[in-house]
Amino acid sequence: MARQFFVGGNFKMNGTIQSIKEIVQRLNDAKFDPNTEVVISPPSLYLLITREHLRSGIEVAAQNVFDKPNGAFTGEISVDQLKDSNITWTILGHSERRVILQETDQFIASKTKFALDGGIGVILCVGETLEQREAGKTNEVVLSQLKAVADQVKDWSKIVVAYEPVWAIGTGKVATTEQAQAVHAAIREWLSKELGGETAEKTRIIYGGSVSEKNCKELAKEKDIDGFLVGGASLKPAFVDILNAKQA
Ligand SMILES: O=C(CO)COP(=O)(O)O
Repeated sequence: MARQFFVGGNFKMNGTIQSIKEIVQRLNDAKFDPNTEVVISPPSLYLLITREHLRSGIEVAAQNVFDKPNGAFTGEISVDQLKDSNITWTILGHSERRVILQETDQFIASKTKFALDGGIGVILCVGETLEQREAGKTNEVVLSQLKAVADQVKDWSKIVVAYEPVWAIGTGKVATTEQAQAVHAAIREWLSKELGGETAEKTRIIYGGSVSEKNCKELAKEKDIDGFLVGGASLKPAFVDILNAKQA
């Protein structure tokens, strides 16, 4: 069974009301394969206007969500608040949060469980630093990040795994197709062992890290690359070309 191609746009802490409305308009007008699932993730302040202006069929993701139902958690957003605003996905475990905000594997796993239990899909980011890659620890790091989630979550039907090597994020240094495919294959093999063949077969594993309109088509040809999580290029007109990476 073919897995549906999935492209996420992670705006990170970028954009204004004006620029986000322009991006939304471009996506509303864009032609892309209706079988490609598209999800964009603006900063939390702009989730609502994005949802209001974006056409149906394109989903909106938060960049984070908290693992408590409500209460005295200044600065956090709850799963119920996302659902109340028709936000159906969240990114979790992004390396910028792991590294800069020191989020642990356990905290990310707890938030993943909380989001899924509440009915929100999770784009779960994993990836190694350059130092870890050079020490030959890529698979070990990535699989232990996933294991923390698998210890708490058995149903992965609403998880999309995003492999994002930290050294390739925002650096213009994209992983080679071979490097990306090798890690994606290792993730799929691990999913099969840990959670069974069906989960491994169905789970989308997408690549992130300096994806552009220039490199996306080659990457999309790889057997275990089921889409992309795009940072910088998701803010530009080139994002539409990336949505069409698979057909071309
Ligand atoms: O971190 C990323 C997406 O989550 C990738 O960012 P860039 O595409 O800007 O390298």
